[in-house]
Amino acid sequence: MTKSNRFNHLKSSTLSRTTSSASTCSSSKSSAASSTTSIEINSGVSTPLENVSLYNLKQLGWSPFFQQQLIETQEYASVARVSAHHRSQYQLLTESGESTLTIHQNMPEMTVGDWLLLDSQQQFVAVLERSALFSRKAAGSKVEQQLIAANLDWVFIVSSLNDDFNINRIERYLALVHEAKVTPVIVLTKVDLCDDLTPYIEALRELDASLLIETVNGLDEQSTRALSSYCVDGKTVAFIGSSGVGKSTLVNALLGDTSQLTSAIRQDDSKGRHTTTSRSLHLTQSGGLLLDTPGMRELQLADCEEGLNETFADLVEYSQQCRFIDCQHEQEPGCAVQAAIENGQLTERRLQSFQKLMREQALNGASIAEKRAKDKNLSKMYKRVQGEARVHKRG
Ligand SMILES: Nc1nc2c(ncn2[C@@H]2O[C@H](COP(=O)(O)OP(=O)(O)OP(=O)(O)O)[C@@H](O)[C@H]2O)c(=O)[nH]1
Ligand SMILES: [Zn+2]
Repeated sequence: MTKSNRFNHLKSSTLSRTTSSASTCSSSKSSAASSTTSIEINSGVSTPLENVSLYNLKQLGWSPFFQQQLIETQEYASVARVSAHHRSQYQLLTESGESTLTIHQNMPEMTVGDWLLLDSQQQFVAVLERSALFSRKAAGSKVEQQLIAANLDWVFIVSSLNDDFNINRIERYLALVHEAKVTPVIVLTKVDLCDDLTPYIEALRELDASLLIETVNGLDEQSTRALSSYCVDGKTVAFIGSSGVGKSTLVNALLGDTSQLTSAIRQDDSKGRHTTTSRSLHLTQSGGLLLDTPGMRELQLADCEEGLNETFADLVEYSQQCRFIDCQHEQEPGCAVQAAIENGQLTERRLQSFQKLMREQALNGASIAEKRAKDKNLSKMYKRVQGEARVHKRG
């Protein structure tokens, strides 16, 4: 198959469907949640779940953003999406079902949600540019960046409507989500236990008047339907929030009874084991995808300046009017931030939160940069020593 043939092949099965996948926030939001138990396969015909063994790419999250990358891409035969990352292999979702890809040293690091190009032997060709990426500082003594999740459309920042609700924590999550270039949705759970929503909504509006906010009772199917409407048309969502706020409850509500779907796509690997058990990317009942990895639940703030600036856009705008370019917004004359606080346009809390989070990300980020610099120096040293050894040998 020539390159253009391949392109046309993908075009015929996906491009016609991708035009609507670039739906805006509002259209996604208003689209009704589908509760049917059938999904569409390549032919465009609705098929009962138990018969499904193929997906179309749009169901897996394919969009014009990825499609346009194919035009300038090298040889490939098919595309696949990473659905799980194991020690020695990636699990993939493809148009023809589920498969695995053995990890080799010469492959770039990839993560759940990534789109890959494969050759006719199902071998790795390239990873496509990501529309969004979550990464974090690796745990323990290592201070390297780990990839957590790629190509998400929405992140639900979950908080319950009780003592857990903490506006500073929500700001921290917002910075992370903005940094990853994903649209956040604030999901307030346990609405059934809350008498008055007003103070919560007001506090959130103070952060950003245009924030998307959903209030749900995770235990009530009717109530969680509002969330299903984000989870349509191959849109990929993930959850973040502290323990006990109701994330698992919502995950279960969104996935619904997908046991049929799981069994339909279950495949045996070369050793006869089922390969669906530890998948991190799940197809939801409403036609979207849910990305659930432990890493998403342990996100740290590092190298996150852009995300913070976006989260605190109002404050940043005031600060640009300060008399001194390096104003610390403390006692300086002509400080527009302090003036905004005095006028009631900004809260002191928000300034403190911004400064605290900026310090935190700088500290975490610096250690990563330092580690990189150290690694560089170390490898230079090794090269020098090896070079010297070689010269010594020859001599
Ligand atoms: N009343 C009420 N209870 C809820 C709601 N959502 C979750 N719960 C309950 O809250 C408890 C914690 O919910 P989980 O879904 O396990 O919370 P989680 O965020 O997944 O917690 P971790 O697994 O520790 O991260 C469970 O007992 C749920 O039944 C809700 O909207 N209303
Ligand atoms: Zn200032």
